[in-house]
Amino acid sequence: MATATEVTPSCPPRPALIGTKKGTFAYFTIKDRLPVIITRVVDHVYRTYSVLPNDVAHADTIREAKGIIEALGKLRYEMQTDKPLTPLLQDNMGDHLVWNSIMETYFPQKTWFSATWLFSECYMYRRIYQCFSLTTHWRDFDYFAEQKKDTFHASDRAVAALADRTLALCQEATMQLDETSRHTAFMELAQASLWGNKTDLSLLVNLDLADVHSLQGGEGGHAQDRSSFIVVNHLEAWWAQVRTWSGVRIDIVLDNSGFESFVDLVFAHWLVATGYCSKVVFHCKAIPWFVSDTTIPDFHWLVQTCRDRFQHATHLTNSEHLGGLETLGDQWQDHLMLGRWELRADAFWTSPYAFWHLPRGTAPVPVNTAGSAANSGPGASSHTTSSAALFADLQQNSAAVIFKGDLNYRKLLYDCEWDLTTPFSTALGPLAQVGTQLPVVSLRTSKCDLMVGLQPGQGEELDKRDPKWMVNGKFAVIEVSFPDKA
Ligand SMILES: O=P(O)(O)OC[C@@]1(O)O[C@H](CO)[C@@H](O)[C@@H]1O
Repeated sequence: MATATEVTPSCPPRPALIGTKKGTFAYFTIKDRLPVIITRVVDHVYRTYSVLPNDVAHADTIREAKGIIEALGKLRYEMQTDKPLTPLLQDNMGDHLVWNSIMETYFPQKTWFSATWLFSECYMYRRIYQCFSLTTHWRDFDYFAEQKKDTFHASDRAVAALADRTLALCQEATMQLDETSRHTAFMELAQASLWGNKTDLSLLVNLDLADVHSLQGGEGGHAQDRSSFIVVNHLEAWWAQVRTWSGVRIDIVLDNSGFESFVDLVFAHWLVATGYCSKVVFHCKAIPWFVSDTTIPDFHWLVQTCRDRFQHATHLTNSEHLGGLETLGDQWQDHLMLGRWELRADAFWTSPYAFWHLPRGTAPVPVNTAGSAANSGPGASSHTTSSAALFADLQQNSAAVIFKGDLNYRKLLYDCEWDLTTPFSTALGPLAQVGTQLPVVSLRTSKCDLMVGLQPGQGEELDKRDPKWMVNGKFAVIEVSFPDKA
């Protein structure tokens, strides 16, 4: 095993998950899933520009759209024929030198399949962004927005039911100080936030409405008791921390937009209503990322859609159910306006670095100046300029950093072949070591061949129970690592 100081993007602490290993989820992803994702972006650009009037006013927009489609076609070809990775061009993100220096230093001559899976996959999303960011008319176009919005609209029933439930739980929490009820509510909402991670558009490329409803646990929207599917469950250890909190700040590193971020907001709302937290910082993505990841505009859109009672909803039959949703949306807007909720989009989250690099200060990531217009609005603050500054802020000010989803889990654990029984704190590396510790919570449904924290023999039992348990998103972990109290 590499020691902490030797760990680099091409040399993680265990052998890297990599596209050259046939039969792995990494191989399947690069070979089959990623080309489909690029094709869908092409399709979306084509549908968007082909309805524009063919006149002088739109000539440039149409010309640029054709250029984007050509660039995306080239990108897909390079990936499918396993060509070497090529340097990024300078665009409005200002981070091309960071990417290029990682490529030159750690992945010289490497191809799509032979670089680490983490690097190749992040690089693909950064390259897609570049196809748009180098244009004038398409630089702020979110090519995944349509999919994100459609899926949230398809969740309207579950969302409406959950909004009413949340208001009831918050009322209970403020009316009575009974810790048992708070404990029960905490368990329910933390698990809702966990299972929200099932709605991942990069996996569900052919999702239809029925799929969305069944993923979200059916019509009612109440979390089913799926606890036997939580294969590592540190929820009680986390509650032991939460029950001692009073007016703390927490951070949520968001994952998917739409239903998942809705349930995250619900959970955050309850933590504020109970007084455990006085501030929640939501970390969004600075650019469209892994299809469904939440950007700051996505966050605002979601809050507004709740306030508008799903104006365009088509599946709801009884509009009375939407009063609770509107109330909740209005309260969320207040949280943003009053600074109880803050939105940030540090470029570190869309860098190729695993989170072992967060405290090291080795990953300076410039401010995304051009993206800042889109990343504004109530509650949105400026971005930090380096991973070290981001880390220092989290370490000094946050009582818990909640990492949502599979990609964050991969980055926490450096995306490598840990033994299933490795303790979570070992696999966190510096983030669980004295001096560089963070209070980490990971809520993740399992969608790739990576997991730690199991008991001896548990992996074998799970193999018998469901051979695809690691990658099909049906199983989950809630893992925490809190610094020891002095
Ligand atoms: O982070 P999320 O949204 O939970 O999942 C991201 C994901 O879909 O992308 C990766 C493969 O493309 C996998 O790690 C995972 O399946």
